[in-house]
Amino acid sequence: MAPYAKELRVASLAVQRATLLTQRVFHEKVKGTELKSDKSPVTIGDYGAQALIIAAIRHNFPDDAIVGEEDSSSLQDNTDIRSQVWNAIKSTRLSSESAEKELGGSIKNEQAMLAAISAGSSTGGSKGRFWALDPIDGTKGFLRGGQYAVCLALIVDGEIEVGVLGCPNLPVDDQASFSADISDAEGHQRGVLFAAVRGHGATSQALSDDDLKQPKAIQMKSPPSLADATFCESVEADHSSHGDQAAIANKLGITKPSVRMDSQSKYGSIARGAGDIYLRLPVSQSYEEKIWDHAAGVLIVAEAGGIITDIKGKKHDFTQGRTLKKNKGVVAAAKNLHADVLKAVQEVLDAKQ
Ligand SMILES: Nc1ncnc2c1ncn2[C@@H]1O[C@H](COP(=O)(O)OS(=O)(=O)O)[C@@H](OP(=O)(O)O)[C@H]1O
Ligand SMILES: [Mg+2]
Ligand SMILES: [Mg+2]
Ligand SMILES: [Mg+2]
Repeated sequence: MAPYAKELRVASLAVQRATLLTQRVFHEKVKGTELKSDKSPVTIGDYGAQALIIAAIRHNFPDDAIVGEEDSSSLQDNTDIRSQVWNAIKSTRLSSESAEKELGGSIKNEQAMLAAISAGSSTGGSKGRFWALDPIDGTKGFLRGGQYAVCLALIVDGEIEVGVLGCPNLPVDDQASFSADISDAEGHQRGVLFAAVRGHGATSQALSDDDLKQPKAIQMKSPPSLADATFCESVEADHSSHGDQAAIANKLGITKPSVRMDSQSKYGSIARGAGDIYLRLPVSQSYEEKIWDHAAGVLIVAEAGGIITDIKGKKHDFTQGRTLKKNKGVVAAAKNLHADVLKAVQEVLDAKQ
């Protein structure tokens, strides 16, 4: 059996099930967005997806630790939000009975739901197995009907071994034009699941496939020259520096406008050759990137043949706890472009000193 086959299967089904919940929450316009202490939003969708995914992991891998973005503290006394999360969870099941059974079936009650959400509190680290979980990455994108991703990765002794990204609003077709705009995907079936196991390549397949047994290999594209390259970046200007990124693109002779897209959809998109470069230059010196915002995407891009480093050219270090405190930013590109892109990043940053 291929390494981590069970982990890949459980992670893929768990992410698929969570996207059923997030899509339902979006389409039914379930209200109940809160602001966290850092003023970032958290929704019924974030809590519900975290509970469903953790329940599936604990059923299959009871000894594994989980580093999840959300915690249940604000649900303990907010009964209104809590019951909305519970209603969303109760009515979410995979259509395949056997797949639902593989995940351990439904969560038993509200207490079990709160316990599952709270089980994402591991501090991670350099030893043993843990899962990094972002139940909705790009929550702002999710709220505005843009791109978002349900992200899950398994890290073993500091190495990312398995990565899965569910992107309900990206086209299934790997050849579809690269755009964050959902209306551009009209005529295209939407909802794609990206996955990778270290050393075994990266794949994509339709999220709607009941049994998820149709993965197709994906590959980064290598454009003949930098001038032909397309780069992508965050939508939110406080998450990465649009100004520095524009200066880098300019230096590289890139003429096409950037594609602004929320979430790890950026990693999935470049991994399948829809774009060529992802730049995430820090805005603030103090912000530490979170491991769940990168783990799955970094493995998927690497396994599709790309190179991903921080702005200094260092590999991201997932052994440092819940954040990537030893790294700043992200520079991801096809193998033949990465060295030139990194050089331009450093020239732009040095010129600011
Ligand atoms: N200051 C700052 N700098 C860098 N990154 C930050 C910052 N603040 C938040 N975040 C994290 O960004 C996650 C969203 O990812 P993106 O930036 O790729 O998408 S977006 O366009 O901004 O939505 C977002 O993930 P979610 O909270 O899961 O949506 C945040 O964890
Ligand atoms: Mg968040
Ligand atoms: Mg995130
Ligand atoms: Mg999130």
